Amino acid sequence: MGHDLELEKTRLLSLASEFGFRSDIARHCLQQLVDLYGEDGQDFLTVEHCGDDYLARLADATQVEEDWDTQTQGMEGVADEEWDMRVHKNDRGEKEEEHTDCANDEADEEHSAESDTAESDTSDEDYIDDVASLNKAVNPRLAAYVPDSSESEDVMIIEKPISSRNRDYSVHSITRNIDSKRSWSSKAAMGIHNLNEGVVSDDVGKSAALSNSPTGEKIALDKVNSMDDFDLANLVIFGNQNFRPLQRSACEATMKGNDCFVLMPTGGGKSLCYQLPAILSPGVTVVVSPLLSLIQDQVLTLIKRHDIPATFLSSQQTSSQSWAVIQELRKSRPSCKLLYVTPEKIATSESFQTLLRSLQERGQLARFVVDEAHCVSQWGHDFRPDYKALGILKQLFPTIPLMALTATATQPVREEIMKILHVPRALVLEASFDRPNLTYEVVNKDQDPLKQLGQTIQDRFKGQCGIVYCLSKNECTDVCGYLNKKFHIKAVYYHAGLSNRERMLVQTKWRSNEVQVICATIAFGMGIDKADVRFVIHNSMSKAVESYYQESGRAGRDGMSSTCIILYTKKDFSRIVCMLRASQGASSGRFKWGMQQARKMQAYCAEKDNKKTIFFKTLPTNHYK
Ligand SMILES: Nc1ncnc2c1ncn2[C@@H]1O[C@H](COP(=O)(O)OP(=O)(O)OP(=O)(O)O)[C@@H](O)[C@H]1O
Ligand SMILES: [Mg+2]
Repeated sequence: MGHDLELEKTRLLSLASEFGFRSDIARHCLQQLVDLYGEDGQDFLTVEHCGDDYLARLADATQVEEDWDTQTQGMEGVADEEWDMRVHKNDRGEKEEEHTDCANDEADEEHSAESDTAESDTSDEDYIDDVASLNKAVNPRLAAYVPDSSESEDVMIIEKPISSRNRDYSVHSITRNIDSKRSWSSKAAMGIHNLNEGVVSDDVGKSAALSNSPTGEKIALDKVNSMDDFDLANLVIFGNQNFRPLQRSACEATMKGNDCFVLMPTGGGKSLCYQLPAILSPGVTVVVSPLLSLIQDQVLTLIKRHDIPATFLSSQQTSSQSWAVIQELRKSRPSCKLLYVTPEKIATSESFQTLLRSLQERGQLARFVVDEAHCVSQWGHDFRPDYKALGILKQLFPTIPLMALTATATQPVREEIMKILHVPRALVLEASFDRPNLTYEVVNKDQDPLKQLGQTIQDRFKGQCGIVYCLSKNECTDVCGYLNKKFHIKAVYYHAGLSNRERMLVQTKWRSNEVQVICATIAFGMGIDKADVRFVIHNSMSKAVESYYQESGRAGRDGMSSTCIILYTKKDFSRIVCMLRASQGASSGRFKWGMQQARKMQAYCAEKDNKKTIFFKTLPTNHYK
């Protein structure tokens, strides 16, 4: 049957309409294609042949006033050469003037998150303390272990590091040898202290009160004595009564020196799989993490909640801050158990690789961890070019065990991760991706979507903590301003245009429940761990199913039931096409690949029944095969 040009033109126009593009723009772009293909090219005028090209033209023709926030790539990249230089300068004893980040202060004013929250009673000065104390909390703990009297009271210092007492770090030996007369300032040590009191007194009937277990419940002494180091560390340091699926196997495997690839659901507890072994092994565990917000989250939690000496190196620190960390790492036995770095640091910093080599020569390099490992794959939804360079770790340090972890990796992405990281025979540990405590809904947007959003939060999630995801920076600020002004919902906004200091301020406000809602782009996503997020609402749909799994996975990390809603309209899909076009270009394979992922997401949203039960029950598990 001959080529039915009119039919094909109709199919292309309905593709444009299905994707939410305006009909006048659809007709105009179709005419462009017809002229371009001409008489002899008409056979190729089909959705199959030129659908993506047609969509790219529609995106180009759509006047977009949006400021896309596609990724936070390279946030650290360029500055690392500068970081190297600073380190060398310090090496040569040339003390650099301490950079102050007050230079950012003026720039921060215009973005100040405070301007978007309802009558914030916390002045900016208070938050400078927070930012300053993040670095103080991180560095003095390492740089000057025994606190000097001038140490400001607001930073808690462990009176004596657990490590300085017990070389082998076995938790049993820690509890047995702790001299119960010492008064400990840190909570976890108090936990051990109480535990130890019980153990030392040998009064079998007596149970140990765990100061850091949330409910303070008591643990029978014979149960404690039957525990091995893994269980004891999990209980005493992390306050967990037991391990979640696969956590213990992952801890044991890496302690035996195996390379491991851990696949667990969002909120599944992947961090414990490397944090617990880190405190049980001699030396430093180096953790590669893609985002500064994620590093901040984990380092603060380790130090403030678990009293574990952890720190980070990033080109966002002042030279004296990073210098303090380097000095500590150069000691014969560094006190730091976890060192967080961004992938750029590994890939671009010669002096950092030298530092790693020196740690290894002193037997102080315990393992490498690549968290959010899906960023390695360019066909993953959060590709980070510098992650591809992480293969250097096994090339330079083939005997040092490496652990890769992710919550989202299809089979091809998995294979690519193991290939790029050079761990082809890694032990693969995979748990179910299902999140039974999360309910997923898709609701069609009505004629006043912002009001619909505000009303939903007010009616269904009053006073509960949540995230509203937006596609672009200006959508973030618009939604945030609207919620504050029209619904008096305390909200802040977070996107890649904020300075690192502002991100910390906004994240701290939301984490401390000072504000109820954070309006964020995908710059706020991976691994952010706040236990009581009761709702994640997408004011605009995600660009891919895996992205949606990550973003919605911020909800319900305490296991309590929580709700994930997409407010959907076809128009938003055309915005996704424009965003893909803007970030990846029409000709590249990545645009076509991006369109495939977006189509899957659109198919999920457009499915007739609006009320979704469990997103991942409906999503075929082979999606991850
Ligand atoms: N064995 C456990 N018992 C109780 N709570 C746990 C346990 N392991 C981890 N958690 C808690 O679960 C929450 C999520 O842990 P974590 O951030 O490590 O998840 P994740 O798998 O890294 O998630 P994501 O994929 O989002 O990064 C944290 O608050 C953590 O304290
Ligand atoms: Mg994580």
